[in-house]
Amino acid sequence: MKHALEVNGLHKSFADTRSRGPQQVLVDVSFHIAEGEFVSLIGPSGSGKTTLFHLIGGLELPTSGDIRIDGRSTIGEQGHIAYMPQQASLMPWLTVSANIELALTISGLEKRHARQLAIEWLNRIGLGGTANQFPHLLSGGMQQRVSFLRALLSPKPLMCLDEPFGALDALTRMHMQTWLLSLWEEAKRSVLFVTHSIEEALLLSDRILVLSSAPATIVREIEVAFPRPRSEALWSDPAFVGMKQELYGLLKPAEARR
Ligand SMILES: Nc1ncnc2c1ncn2[C@@H]1O[C@H](COP(=O)(O)OP(=O)(O)OP(=O)(O)O)[C@@H](O)[C@H]1O
Repeated sequence: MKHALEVNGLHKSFADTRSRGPQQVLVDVSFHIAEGEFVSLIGPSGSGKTTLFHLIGGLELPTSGDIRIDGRSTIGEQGHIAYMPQQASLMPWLTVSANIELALTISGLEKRHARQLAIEWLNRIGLGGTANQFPHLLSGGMQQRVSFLRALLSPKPLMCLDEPFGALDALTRMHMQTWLLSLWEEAKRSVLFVTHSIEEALLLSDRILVLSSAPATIVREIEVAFPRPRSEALWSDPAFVGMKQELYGLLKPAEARR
């Protein structure tokens, strides 16, 4: 079966300027994302999550191993993923709609179709009134919605979301999680989602991959079998609380476990 993403035996080292040997960041990382699957990656700070995204996005080359997107090896190639960073990174000199349109036309969509699609979806998510505004007039949460829409509409086989809600306050973050969930459940794109939040990973994902501290490898893969559609009501479900504790135990620093 063709997967949206396959990562096989990935190793990544960086030259360490302080010591003489290389610094190993990722060691033998292997996993896959099936078409339409939502997979979260969770791990301690500095374990190599962003490095993994840079490898998948073709910004860095692995030391060894293979990365296949949509069945084809894409090592060092850019342009195969829709990427959403932690900060919305909308272009300030373009209107909200033009920000989305640009991403779509770069992906090969005809200009008029890109405009129609951007307006249609901005209306669907209640931001139709902002189409001709510049991004700085929007709140942080609204900017992240536009950024997510830009990634969602890009015709790429895989969406990579790098802690997209990390910079938002707790309440906005909760609203964004349920908003993203409802939109994703409708569109069913293949997603790799990086987060530091255990609750967020459990609420959103079909599977969670747990990275160890550096040099990082995948130490656990957890199926999250809660039925969809999901809502924040899940947070008090005893099974949810049990999984949360299990994940917390896995991610606790070694010294805190003693
Ligand atoms: N270009 C680079 N050159 C040298 N070392 C690097 C480079 N990029 C990342 N590293 C190192 O790789 C390790 C992993 O960094 P990375 O940013 O991938 O971790 P992370 O899990 O995303 O961290 P966080 O959760 O804090 O965002 C760190 O020790 C970092 O210093």
